[in-house]
Amino acid sequence: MAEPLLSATGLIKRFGGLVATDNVSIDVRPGEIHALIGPNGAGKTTLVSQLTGNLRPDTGTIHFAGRDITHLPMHARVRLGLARSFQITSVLREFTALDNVALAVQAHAGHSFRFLADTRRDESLRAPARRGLEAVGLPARANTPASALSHGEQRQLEIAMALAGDPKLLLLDEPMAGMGVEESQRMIGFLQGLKDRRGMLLIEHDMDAVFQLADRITVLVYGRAIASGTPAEIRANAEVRQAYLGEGDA
Ligand SMILES: Nc1ncnc2c1ncn2[C@@H]1O[C@H](COP(=O)(O)OP(=O)(O)OP(=O)(O)O)[C@@H](O)[C@H]1O
Repeated sequence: MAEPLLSATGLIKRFGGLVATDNVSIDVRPGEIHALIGPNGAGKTTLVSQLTGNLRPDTGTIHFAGRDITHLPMHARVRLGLARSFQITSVLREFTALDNVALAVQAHAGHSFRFLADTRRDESLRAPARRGLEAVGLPARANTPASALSHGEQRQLEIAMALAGDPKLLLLDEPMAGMGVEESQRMIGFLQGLKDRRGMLLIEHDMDAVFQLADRITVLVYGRAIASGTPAEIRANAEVRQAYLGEGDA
């Protein structure tokens, strides 16, 4: 089995008296989708924020691509190949889909200033941007302003922007939120297409999507990882069914 790309061990994060992350260990292997599920307030966002460097754990260690990144700032983690969709980049609504991804490519290439003029003529920015749009199924919308994209297409665009730096690991925070059934199915197809090449940690409330996509699932309840395993193992886990999935949902 492949060595984990990301490996967090014994993470604890307290907010006053609340233990939001209660001794959680989790890992993501290359080429796998590991889903993190749990009810509202279970601590999913708090955990992911520690992985990205938005929050410092009180205790515990995080290794990524063979390095201890526990004390590295967010931008250094991004540079190592740890990307979070929806938060490291922001869509400029009046610019086209291609311009947005080209700007993200430019930012990842380490330019301290971002010039739209460059992204419009520099083929070294536009070629990877086109590939990003293709990877998420948006090539036909390259010249459409971001503001004219449907909700689902905007989320696809955000993922294309997160892919701009060719990350080894992508943290996806509810990519299916607000999508209809058809859009969700399309997104599931794109994510399946991306996973051969990189690891993904997926936070998602849509259980159909989670059970279709995930290779492994970890269930958080009150900050604790109560179970971790394959979708079949999670479905069959009595504690999970009782604490979270409920009869009929799993
Ligand atoms: N900065 C903070 N200060 C104090 N408490 C916080 C802070 N951030 C989160 N919490 C608390 O930590 C707990 C976990 O919150 P978190 O947002 O991580 O859960 P979640 O599983 O992501 O929830 P949701 O599914 O609703 O997004 C909650 O009780 C929340 O109120």
